[in-house]
Amino acid sequence: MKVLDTINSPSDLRRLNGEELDDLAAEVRRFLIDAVSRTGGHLGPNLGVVELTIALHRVFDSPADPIVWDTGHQAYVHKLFTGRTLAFSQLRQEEGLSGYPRRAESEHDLVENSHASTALSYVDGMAKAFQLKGERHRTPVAVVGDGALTGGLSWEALNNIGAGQGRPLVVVVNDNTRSYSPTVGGIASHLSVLRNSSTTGATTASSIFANLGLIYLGPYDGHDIGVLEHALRRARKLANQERRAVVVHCVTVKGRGYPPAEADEADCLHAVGVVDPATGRPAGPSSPTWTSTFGDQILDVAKRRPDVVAITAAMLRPVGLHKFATTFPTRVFDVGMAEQHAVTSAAGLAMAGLHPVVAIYATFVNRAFDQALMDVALHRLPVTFVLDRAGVTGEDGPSHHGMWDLSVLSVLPGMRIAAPRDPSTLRAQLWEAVNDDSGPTALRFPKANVGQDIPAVRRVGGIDVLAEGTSRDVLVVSAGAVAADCVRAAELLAGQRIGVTVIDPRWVLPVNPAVVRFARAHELVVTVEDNLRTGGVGAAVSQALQDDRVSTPVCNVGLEREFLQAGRRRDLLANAGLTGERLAEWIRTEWSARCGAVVGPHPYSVHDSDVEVAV
Ligand SMILES: Cc1ncc(C[n+]2csc(CCOP(=O)(O)OP(=O)(O)O)c2C)c(N)n1
Ligand SMILES: CC(=O)[C@@H](O)[C@H](O)COP(=O)(O)O
Ligand SMILES: [Mg+2]
Repeated sequence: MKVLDTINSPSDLRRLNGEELDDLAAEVRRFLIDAVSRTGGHLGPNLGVVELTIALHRVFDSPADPIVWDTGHQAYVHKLFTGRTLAFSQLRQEEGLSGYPRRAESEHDLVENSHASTALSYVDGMAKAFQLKGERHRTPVAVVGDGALTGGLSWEALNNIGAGQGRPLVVVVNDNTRSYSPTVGGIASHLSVLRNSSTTGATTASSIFANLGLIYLGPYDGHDIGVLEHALRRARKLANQERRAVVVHCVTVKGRGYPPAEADEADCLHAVGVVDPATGRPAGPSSPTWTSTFGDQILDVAKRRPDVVAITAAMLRPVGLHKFATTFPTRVFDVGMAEQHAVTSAAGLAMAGLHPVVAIYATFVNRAFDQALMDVALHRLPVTFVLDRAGVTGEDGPSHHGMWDLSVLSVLPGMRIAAPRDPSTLRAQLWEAVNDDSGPTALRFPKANVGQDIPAVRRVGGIDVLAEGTSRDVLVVSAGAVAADCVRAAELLAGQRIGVTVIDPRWVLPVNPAVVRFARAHELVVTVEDNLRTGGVGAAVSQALQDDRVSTPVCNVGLEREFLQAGRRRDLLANAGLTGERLAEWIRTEWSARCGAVVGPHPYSVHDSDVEVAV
């Protein structure tokens, strides 16, 4: 009988002896490598917290003592100890086990948001609630990575926690010196001083934590269960005696116990797809992605434009800036997991005469909305945002789908947003963006292989016509990477005698007036976007038609205003009606309902003269 098989709840951990605990740690590592190599997921981070999670659940009484995992990508071991071992075969799959804590899965799970640097704020709030409710026996615990400590929200929380007299809580700093790549900045340097204090003799009383009013304990070997338990018990006791926060600084190794992860200089196998467990390498062939296409093109831009610089928020390789950084190391800035600082420092770079490119995942630009609005757009600064993972991403679930960027950024005065449809358009539009010094620009593209180029039949008024119906029945306005599906839908509908013209505005927001003129010449307009239907391209097109008193009805196809759970991107897109077949089916239904019976081809077709007159 394996030890792991006997663990169904944290209380089962507390009856194990030292030898059984070591056996359990070894079994958990073998389980993680086997399970995650089959499904994909966060392998490196979870291998690094095996002993820490054992010790946490032996010392603290979850959920009475709530344990909050910052970012949540390192909670697999926590899930193994809270009754979900069997569900790992469905990790990160639709209707399966979430790759992050999920409240519906367990009473031990609290925070589902995988946006970093929030755990300290949560536990500050919890500690205040326990104090007000007189629940003195409950001690909230935040597990925060060294990377998550580089996010500004962490320090807003520490500022409050440091003043939290009468509010016991424990902060576990999981210091493995890495975010994806090595953690950067003054905080990383300070943690290094603290890590080495036991050998250098530097006093930890001067730690930033102690200076903020927290009790600092450490550093401790994050892989020695006995040491960790002793430290956590001491911290819990001190926090409740002194009625204030205690920091436990644990030094861990990302990917611990799995040589392919420990040796992976890129990111210690931070997030993997399906891999060969023997090597940690991808099991299948890799194809060019939107990210790699961007990464090659930004390097080409950098070679020809010395004023172009780039910024990443601790995701140099995931956003494709590593080639730029290798070639021009002084012109790429990793600011840590600090998207707000990334954007406002970009404003500073632009004010000083450079053209910054801020490369971040679409979902994380939400965090820097005010900086984009008030620091970049208000000053009409030439900052280019490159938003990777825009739209449905897939297995990372609700807080990783990049489904809000078009809606969020559409309200910025002067912001121009491009949604490239294929690799050639991406390359061209990146140049158009960095050549535009009139104000902020943004490009957005999905987490997907980049596919083939989709040629335009012709370009009219800055708009690419991708398909033309034999009659002016339906106008499809395609935003970005959904173009292939829109063209496919037009092909299917042509066979049902419904004429569909597909246009790609390229720069999708604000709405090109030529779109309105195309709409005027059709019976029905359908907008298609891998973004919220609320406030996205469709909403803007509807608004533009109303403003121009064009009565052509508009239907918006996109994502509903709800949180999308995890699943394969193609399945989630199909569920949202964002595939060629589903679009054709939907358009046919709308056409029949709004425009009467399906009619034959009109006596004329849409030619330049028609549209140019209209346009
Ligand atoms: C606001 C935000 N920015 C970026 C990310 C992407 N991201 C996920 S995990 C991670 C690195 C986390 O480093 P750390 O906190 O040290 O945890 P570790 O993986 O080392 O355990 C990053 C950059 C995120 N989840 N949230
Ligand atoms: C937890 C986190 O935010 C990242 O690790 C994310 O899971 C990576 O997503 P990609 O795999 O799409 O790069
Ligand atoms: Mg780390």
